[in-house]
Amino acid sequence: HWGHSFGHLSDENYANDARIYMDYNATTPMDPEVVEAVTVAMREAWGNPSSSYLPAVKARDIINQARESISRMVGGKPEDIIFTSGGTEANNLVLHTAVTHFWQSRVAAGREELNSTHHNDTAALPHLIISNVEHDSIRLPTQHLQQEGRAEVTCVAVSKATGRVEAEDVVAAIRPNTCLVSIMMANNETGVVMPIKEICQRVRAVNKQRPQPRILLHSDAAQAIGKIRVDARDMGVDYLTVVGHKFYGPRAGALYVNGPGVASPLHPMLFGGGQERNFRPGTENTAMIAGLGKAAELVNTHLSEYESHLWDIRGYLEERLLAVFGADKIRFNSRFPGSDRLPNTCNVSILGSGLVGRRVLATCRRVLASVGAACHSGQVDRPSCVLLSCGIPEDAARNALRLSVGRSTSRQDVDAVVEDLKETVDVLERMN
Ligand SMILES: Cc1ncc(COP(=O)(O)O)c(C=O)c1O
Ligand SMILES: O=C(O)CC[SeH]
Repeated sequence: HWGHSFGHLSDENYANDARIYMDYNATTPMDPEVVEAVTVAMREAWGNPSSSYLPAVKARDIINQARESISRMVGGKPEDIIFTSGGTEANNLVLHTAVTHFWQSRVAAGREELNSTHHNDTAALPHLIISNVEHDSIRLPTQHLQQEGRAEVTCVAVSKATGRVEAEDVVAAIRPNTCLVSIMMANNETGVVMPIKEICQRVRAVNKQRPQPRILLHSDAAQAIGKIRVDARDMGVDYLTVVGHKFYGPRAGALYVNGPGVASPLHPMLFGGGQERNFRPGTENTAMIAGLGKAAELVNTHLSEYESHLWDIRGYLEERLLAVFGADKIRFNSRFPGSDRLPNTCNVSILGSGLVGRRVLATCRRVLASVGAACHSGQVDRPSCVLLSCGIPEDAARNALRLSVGRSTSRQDVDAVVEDLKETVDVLERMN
């Protein structure tokens, strides 16, 4: 299987390309058609898209086509798409926009002079609402803004019964100075899908009843795109984050903005040569944008096929885990009655002392997976905060494995992974 072979890496851990990749929520390989699109753009569309000669025209055409494919993938219009370097930049751009929007709303309301100095009046700070299970590219910038005294932040806790952020809890957190609600569309560790449409409906109703500032609505759709249907307009978000390397695209991203600078504010973090209508200047990364557009095109064409394959393979994985380990030995951490979840994510704990997730994965001969977010892989001594926030018992959270399947994962791969896990658990339990 092309998608998860690591045979080309020299490290002895990867020399044996019988390794089986089960960490598609961390990142995905580029689809061969995406690699081709990137290569062709590098070779034939190297011109500066702002120039007038042929290579530039070709570059502009590629960028415009990519913009159209991405807009179709997320249910928007081409002019709603702003290219970024990735999801982290897109998320930070939303937070920067919301803070700026807050201050501009206050000036517009005549409640503050433009050069006001009492920005540190806590009653007048922008208030941001996020969930307590957001990715670090939302969690840490909001934490930074709070520590710098530039914003107030409420982290709404997910329900321990549903694993979701509930709309009523978001609405209950709204204050007069709230200017942004940002809730991820699906969690990268549990795969639980959040009720974004309901949250947006409830917050929009609050917006209708109150003066400025309008509460802006954002969802980080990094983990949802390419796995389930994502329709920004139907959900009612003002902003939606797109992350290429989660849906077999390149390490590039985009921000969907419902009418940037018109229906929805968008304030640049960077200033420069005017690209992206001055919302995100810098000479366009044509090759990466070409790849992002091709990845979006593939989703537009094949999403239902992808989704049904992921459901089938993840279902088979959980069926085999149950058959091999038995109900008393494992705990499925992604299953919350009544909550939707991504079709590819299986967060599972193999119960028992000495079966800490990191130790199990380090002992496995073939499985390449994770115990949680890749950007938390350095946290060797404690269970995932996300799982604990979802009410997963600490002993189970400590033993959690995040298995996320992909488009090329086969039932044969699943059999091999479950066998590897069983052999590993037997070895570790004999050692105890
Ligand atoms: C939910 C989520 N949001 C944002 C990001 C950040 O995207 P990027 O790695 O492109 O900065 C990731 C993955 O890395 C993610 O899983
Ligand atoms: O691994 C993940 O969940 C995404 C990158 Se931090």
